[in-house]
Amino acid sequence: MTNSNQKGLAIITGASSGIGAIYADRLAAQGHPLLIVARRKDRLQQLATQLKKRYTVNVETLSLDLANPSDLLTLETKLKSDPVDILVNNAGSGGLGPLSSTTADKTEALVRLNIIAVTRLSQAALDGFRDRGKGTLINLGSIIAFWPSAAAAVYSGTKSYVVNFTRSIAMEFEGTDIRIQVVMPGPVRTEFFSSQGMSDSVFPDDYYITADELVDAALSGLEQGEIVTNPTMAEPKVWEDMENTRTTYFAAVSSGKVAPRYL
Ligand SMILES: NC(=O)C1=CN([C@@H]2O[C@H](COP(=O)(O)OP(=O)(O)OC[C@H]3O[C@@H](n4cnc5c(N)ncnc54)[C@H](OP(=O)(O)O)[C@@H]3O)[C@@H](O)[C@H]2O)C=CC1
Ligand SMILES: CC(=O)[C@H](N)C(=O)O
Repeated sequence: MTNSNQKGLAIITGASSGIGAIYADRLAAQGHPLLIVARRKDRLQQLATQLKKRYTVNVETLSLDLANPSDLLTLETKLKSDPVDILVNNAGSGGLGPLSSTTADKTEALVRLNIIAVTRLSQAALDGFRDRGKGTLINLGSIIAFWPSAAAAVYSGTKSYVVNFTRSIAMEFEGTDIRIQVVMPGPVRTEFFSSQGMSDSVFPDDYYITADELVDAALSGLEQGEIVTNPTMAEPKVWEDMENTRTTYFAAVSSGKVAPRYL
């Protein structure tokens, strides 16, 4: 397929597999030239070759460990110097298991990838978007952001951060042509579990959707102007109820008085 109507540059992190690779496919199909980023150079090059052939768009690769500050700076610098149209902050990892079974260094690396990289790259992208008056930022959250778990203390915490961070910057840029979205996947059939030495069977088979389904739904949510997209939530009222409960909570804790049960 040839794309004569070429669009602005899209950067996708974590594009060497799973959800990121599908984002790369869909954005290339829309005519965006790509910069795809991850650690595994061979995988990135393989995908770049396929996408160039399939969609006749330019696809560059950058092999970086985004948990590493100097690698992260390389991408931040690129975001500041190049006119980027779309950033998909997709690279992420789980580090699943009890906190007691991991090391502080591994935990820090997870926080660097899931929080620091997402924050610094979002900030760099938004600086450019602000200057150009437009752009799209997509951050990958997770349903586990709302589900504290003894087997995912750091992962769950980092994804809660991603949700609150993304929603807050969406408020900051409300009324502009800058689109900001956080995507909330449930279990998706990718290398997410196997890359941590875990089996996919942590969830029953029918809990999973494919990465194709996830990304197509997320892009549909983006086109519909959503800030938070819950691809597997059939009934939007569930989200409205959560939002209403959150508002009720905020009103209740803003009483200006200590609750009688603590006096
Ligand atoms: N699959 C699921 O069930 C769910 C996934 N998500 C989120 O979706 C996102 C994508 O995950 P998914 O596609 O499922 O999993 P994959 O394991 O298939 O993909 C993760 C991607 O992130 C990259 N990555 C991991 N660590 C680093 C690093 N230090 N530096 C740069 N890139 C890195 C990997 O590439 P490489 O190893 O080559 O560096 C890979 O491309 C993540 O943010 C995840 O938290 C959210 C909810 C559910
Ligand atoms: C619960 C999971 O591990 C899932 N990958 C998610 O991020 O929600």
